[in-house]
Amino acid sequence: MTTNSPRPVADHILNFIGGSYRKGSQGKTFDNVNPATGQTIGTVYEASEADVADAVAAAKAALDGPWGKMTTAERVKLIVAVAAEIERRADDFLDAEVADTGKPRHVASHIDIPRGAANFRMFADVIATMPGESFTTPTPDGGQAINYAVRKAKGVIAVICPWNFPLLLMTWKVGPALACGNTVVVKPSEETPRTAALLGEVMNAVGMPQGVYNVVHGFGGGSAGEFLTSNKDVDAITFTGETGTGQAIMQKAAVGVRDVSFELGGKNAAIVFADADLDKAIEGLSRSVFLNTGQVCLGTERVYVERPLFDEFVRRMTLAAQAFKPGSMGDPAYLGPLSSAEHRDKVLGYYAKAVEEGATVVTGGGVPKVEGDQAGGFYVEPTLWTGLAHDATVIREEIFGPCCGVIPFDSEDEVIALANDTDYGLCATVWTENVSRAHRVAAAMQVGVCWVNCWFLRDLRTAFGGSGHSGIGREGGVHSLEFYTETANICVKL
Ligand SMILES: NC(=O)c1ccc[n+]([C@@H]2O[C@H](COP(=O)([O-])OP(=O)(O)OC[C@H]3O[C@@H](n4cnc5c(N)ncnc54)[C@H](O)[C@@H]3O)[C@@H](O)[C@H]2O)c1
Ligand SMILES: O=C/C=C/C=C(\O)C(=O)O
Repeated sequence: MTTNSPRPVADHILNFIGGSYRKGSQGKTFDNVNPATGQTIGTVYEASEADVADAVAAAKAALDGPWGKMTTAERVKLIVAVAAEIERRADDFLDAEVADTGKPRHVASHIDIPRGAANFRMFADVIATMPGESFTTPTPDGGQAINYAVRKAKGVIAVICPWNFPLLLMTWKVGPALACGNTVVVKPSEETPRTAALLGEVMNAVGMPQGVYNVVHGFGGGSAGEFLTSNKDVDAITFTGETGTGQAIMQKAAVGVRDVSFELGGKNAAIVFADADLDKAIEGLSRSVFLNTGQVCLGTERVYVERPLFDEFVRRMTLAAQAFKPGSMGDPAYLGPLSSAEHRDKVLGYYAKAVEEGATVVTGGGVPKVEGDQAGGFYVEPTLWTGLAHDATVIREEIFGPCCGVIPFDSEDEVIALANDTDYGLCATVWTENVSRAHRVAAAMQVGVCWVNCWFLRDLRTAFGGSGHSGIGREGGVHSLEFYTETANICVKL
């Protein structure tokens, strides 16, 4: 049985600048809280504007040092060594991630930490194997010219990350950034600083040149996040987080006309047709709704079920929800806490709103009774609603918790319109055994990713990202090169 009991982790979480750890120059600190217990377990040193400027300067200097002179093969070797060192220190990253997030160890050990290494390996492979572009061009004088493309590093990349999959989402950006020859300044979420800080030890251990990877801790506006996006020596900004935050960051990026890559919020729909394999749909959707306590941007918070299957689906999904045990840390069915007291209160606000708007609370809807040292944790009950209109607040707004509304539908056209009736466009799932309908409906979804009879099945070579309020750009495989490099064309008269 996996135990989730927290193991000793660092008391002090420092900034990592130019290859060295340091406290903030203004001596400001903030608490690091374990959401599973509500206890303060560490002190984080907040980077001042001067510290952030030092980190950007170190990143800029590294471009002109050994890193900027390395061949692709030399960079690839270092990046693969980073992946291997993450794997060698997997337990340390696991302890740090679980301490920061309170998530079940089996979630972090199967998803978060392995992806931390996989993201570096993926982009080492891409940059080592990607073909170049060239054309032989006939010229007016009857001769020829050759045109070929050259991809160059963009420079210093600001990497700003959220708290739900801290290592996964940070390395999903740092991996391609470094593979393409850039340097980075990472601003992890104030709620989950540990694994970004720990990665600094890995960078030093593999001999990554100083200044290639930097970490500054702090908050958003008026703190390290804004200091970073406002620094004119940052050449591009990649961000994962709330849509509203993305809008604020985009305003900063406009100064200096800097490129952005955004992975933002979502309100992802699941469509379950009457001919769906119900076992598959329940297995997939119980993960999509409750994994990581619902704190997954790709998760499902609204499920449309074809009317003949509706009652049976609700019955089975209720059993799935009730199988999760909030706060039972040693239990394989352990449902972890929400990321903070603030986020817990936000989710409970939506639980109350659902009832106000006429929801039938089929299961959950409140705070579970949790014993022992977890009594102070930020737990909520896994929750299922029926009886809600399509325009209900909890059906339209991103909640980011372990809950979903289930709504019946009667026709394919009707459900496509319902699923697409949102400002977001991140992902969707379609459950049907009818192959033609699967392809037809998946193509009709106005999203960046559509899964059919599965969820969160990730091939890292594929284009990943959202449209509308869910983001700008695509990352994954060669798609990441568009953001992390500048392409130049060279034409030579032969
Ligand atoms: N599309 C995706 O792939 C994806 C993945 C994970 C999370 N998310 C989204 O992230 C959100 C949850 O994460 P969160 O609460 O940490 O998001 P958030 O937007 O509150 O914070 C994300 C990061 O941005 C920083 N930040 C906040 N304001 C800033 C500012 N003005 N300037 C610079 N930095 C600023 C924060 O300190 C944090 O590091 C959800 O909306 C979720 O949908 C999206
Ligand atoms: O919570 C959002 C999870 C995002 C996952 C990825 O960005 C990925 O799988 O690459």
